[in-house]
Amino acid sequence: MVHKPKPAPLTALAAPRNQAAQPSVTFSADNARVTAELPTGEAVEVLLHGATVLRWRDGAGRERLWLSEAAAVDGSRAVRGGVPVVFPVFGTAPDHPQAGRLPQHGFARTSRWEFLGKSTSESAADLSVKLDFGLSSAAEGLDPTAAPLWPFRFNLIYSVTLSRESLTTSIVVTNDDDKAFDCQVLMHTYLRVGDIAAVEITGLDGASYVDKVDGAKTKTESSAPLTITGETDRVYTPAGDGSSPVSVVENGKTTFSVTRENLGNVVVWNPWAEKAAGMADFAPRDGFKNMVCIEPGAVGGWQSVEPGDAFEGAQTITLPQ
Ligand SMILES: O=P(O)(O)OC[C@H]1O[C@@H](O)[C@H](O)[C@@H](O)[C@@H]1O
Repeated sequence: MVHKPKPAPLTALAAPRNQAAQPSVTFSADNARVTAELPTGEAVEVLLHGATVLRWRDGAGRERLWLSEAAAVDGSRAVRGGVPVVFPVFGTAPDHPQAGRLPQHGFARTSRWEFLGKSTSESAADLSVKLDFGLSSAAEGLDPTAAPLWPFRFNLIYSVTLSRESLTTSIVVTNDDDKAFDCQVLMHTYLRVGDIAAVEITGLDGASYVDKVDGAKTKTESSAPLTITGETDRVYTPAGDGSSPVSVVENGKTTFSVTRENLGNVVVWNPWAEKAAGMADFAPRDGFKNMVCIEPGAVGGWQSVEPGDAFEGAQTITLPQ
């Protein structure tokens, strides 16, 4: 007969009173999603398909990202909303010798990434949790249709860090091949807003941009904050190193401040009514009034990554307190 060990008394299992509560990390029953939550209520949920951040909840319980009610979260296509990862091409590049056959926005957002682990900050005063995800050319989860169109050995590490007042996403692209490759990287962040009519975007004044809804003409942003009053699709090259934020201001109050590391471009996108109506996975139809994409990326040209080298970039979205 097997003797079960006597259960330890509950008092012995309880955390010492002075030990601060720690972030929790849990998986959905089907292992398709991982959620990290701080003891103060902030939470982030990441779908392994695309390593797509689906939800980001602040300490007051508000969702801060826009996620389409019709988004596919079953791995059948890229997610409409949250933070899809764009790699190795932004849009399409039919004339590029290496990336020319890739589908729009590449294959990172349509591949199943692996969860590599979590780490938490030591400091109880500044508690944060980081989730790491990986995708490589050898991964089982690589999108089987897109991957052969970009035949390089590579390794991606994508990290999502949640703190009380910010969300950081960062990527490291390593070239494991014996030849150089060109790539583009972008974090396609759908920020949730209350009413697009009340939104101004600051931090782009004087920046040069390519206007994708006006024949890809190169223009210069004025000094006034940007407002969104129709379909908007612009690739900005803001001056500076990314430490001065691009901010979303709603009804005169800053609601998001986005800073960047080594991501020289910022795409501002809102499909507006007609384009949204043409997207089967965009719901509700007037959802364009509640979102604006502020997408930090390295997409103005190509990042040439030599064998053994890596490209790194990051965005931090801060919620002003
Ligand atoms: O529909 P997709 O592939 O997710 O792309 C959405 C938009 O993504 C933006 O980043 C592009 O600048 C737009 O041109 C594009 O329409």
